[in-house]
Amino acid sequence: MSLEFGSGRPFVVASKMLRAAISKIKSRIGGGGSSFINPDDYNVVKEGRAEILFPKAETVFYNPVQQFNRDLSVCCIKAWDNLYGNPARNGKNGRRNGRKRPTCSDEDATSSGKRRKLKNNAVEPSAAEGAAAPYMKILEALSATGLRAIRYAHEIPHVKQIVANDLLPDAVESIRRNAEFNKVDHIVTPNLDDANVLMYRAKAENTKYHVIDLDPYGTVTPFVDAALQSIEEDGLMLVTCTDLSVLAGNGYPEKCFALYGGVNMASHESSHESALRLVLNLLNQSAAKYRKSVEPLLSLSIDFYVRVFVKVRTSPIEVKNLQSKTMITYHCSQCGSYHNQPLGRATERVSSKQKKSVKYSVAQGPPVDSKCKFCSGTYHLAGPMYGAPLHNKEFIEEVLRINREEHTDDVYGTRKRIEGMLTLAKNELCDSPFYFSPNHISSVLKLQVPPLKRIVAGLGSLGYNCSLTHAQPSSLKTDAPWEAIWHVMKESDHAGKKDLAKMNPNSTGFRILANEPQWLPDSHREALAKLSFEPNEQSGQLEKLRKLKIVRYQENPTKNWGPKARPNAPSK
Ligand SMILES: C[S@@+](CC[C@H](N)C(=O)[O-])C[C@H]1O[C@@H](n2cnc3c(N)ncnc32)[C@H](O)[C@@H]1O
Ligand SMILES: [Zn+2]
Repeated sequence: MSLEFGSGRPFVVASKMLRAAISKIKSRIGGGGSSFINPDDYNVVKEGRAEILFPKAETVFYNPVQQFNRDLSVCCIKAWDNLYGNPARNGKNGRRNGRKRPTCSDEDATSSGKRRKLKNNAVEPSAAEGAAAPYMKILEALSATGLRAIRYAHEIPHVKQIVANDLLPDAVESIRRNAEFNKVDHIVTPNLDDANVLMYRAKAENTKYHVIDLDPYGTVTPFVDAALQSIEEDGLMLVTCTDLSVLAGNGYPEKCFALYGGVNMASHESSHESALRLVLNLLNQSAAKYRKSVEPLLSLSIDFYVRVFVKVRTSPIEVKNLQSKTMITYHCSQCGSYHNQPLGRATERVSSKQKKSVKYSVAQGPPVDSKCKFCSGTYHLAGPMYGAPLHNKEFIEEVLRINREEHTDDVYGTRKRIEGMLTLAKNELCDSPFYFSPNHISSVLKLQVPPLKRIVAGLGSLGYNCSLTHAQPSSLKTDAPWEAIWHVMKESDHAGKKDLAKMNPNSTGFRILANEPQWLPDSHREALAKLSFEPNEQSGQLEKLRKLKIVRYQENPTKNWGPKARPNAPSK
């Protein structure tokens, strides 16, 4: 039972303090189901503001490498709370009174329909904000030790209850013990259940969650339907998938299709971005049948897994747009060029009375011939997958602000990496799925590898935009067509014109260069005449980002770093 003293901030603080004190006394006297805990009987791990007791024989899952995931999740839930979460601040159901939400492409995400940003970029508190009462109900559906739930209880404001659930009795005992040891058992409720049973029950009882965190072994697929049905309007879902051999590997196209409803870009450099798009496709397709839409706030490919942060809301109109936001991709198995094909068209029309409407129609295609026009290679088909922006810039900015202004290195060990990875994500071209690496293209065309900034300057001089990607180092996203990419890469070679006579006529590179008059007829060459490799705005932006000395990888990876296997059953 929770104690309510009122809604003003002093009362909330008093309520929290009193509940913590009662919990402390209960754990000292061993009453109310509590037991005496002797920390010497356990290994103690400190992460964030939590201290977790592990049985000396490891029977419950803990992976220290996932600290990045947990640090980032704390930032993201706080950002969601500030921007969309608190119903008292944002109107009924947390909605922003029907105002248009900014998208990834919004240059100044602070300009429309939101609370003002302050000088230091913090979101302006509303009148009600200072007095915000704990309201947030979080479900950690697959909790293991309870570490994540306990960190959320310590580190996230406005949390009223966190249900930390696991299927294993040992895990639930660990959650109970650790919640008590950390004095957050007034917030963290341990629960023993199959996650799906728990979530469908929440739906049936109408006790939905504002935030649902799904962090399974392998794929999230079995938990998606129940989570979508037991989340509050505008709720935040945090989703991990660690089965990258399926989502991004070469071996299991049929398994990828069965689990995610789409095929990945096997053997292609962009396979980690296609993994993200497949997970977003799964979420959106599953949501659509309940007239719900899933908006990606932040979608990251990290080490050996993907993690997406999405906002879920009932929106029949957005569901109508899903067809045109879904695509298949043709990618050449030889040269790697790719071409995206949306599955539908949504065309905005304005009537003579200035009334806007959208016409939905079938897509036209295919965008390619049966053989690649550059190298005559065979196309492989990937998708269907999500084709719209992967991130919401407003959200990333708020996460970065929290990471910079509210968190410190001693508590958040992966703070610099969060800054690095999210800065890259924020600056990604949002309407240009996938990327290429000049390294790869150079190996195809047998060129010296040019500096990244030279290629960006070249494409920029032709009027195209470029960005880095968080998903792979030294790779570029661009809105340039492949004709321009091949041409700029070829011309970038300091060694000058390639001597075709010296190339293997069976090689992919030879075919691309020999076929040039076909794929780049004279009539199109005029547009490329202004090519220059002098620094320009595009290359300047890239250099500025690279100078930030971005930390993208896990610092100090440990021995046997990577996804961790399930723990063994305890020896009896
Ligand atoms: C990868 S671990 C979770 C790690 C945890 N979220 C963290 O941050 O440390 C996955 C957990 O899911 C639990 N699990 C697997 N299937 C489940 C199910 N159907 N219902 C509930 N828990 C389940 C396992 O027992 C395991 O403890
Ligand atoms: Zn090709």
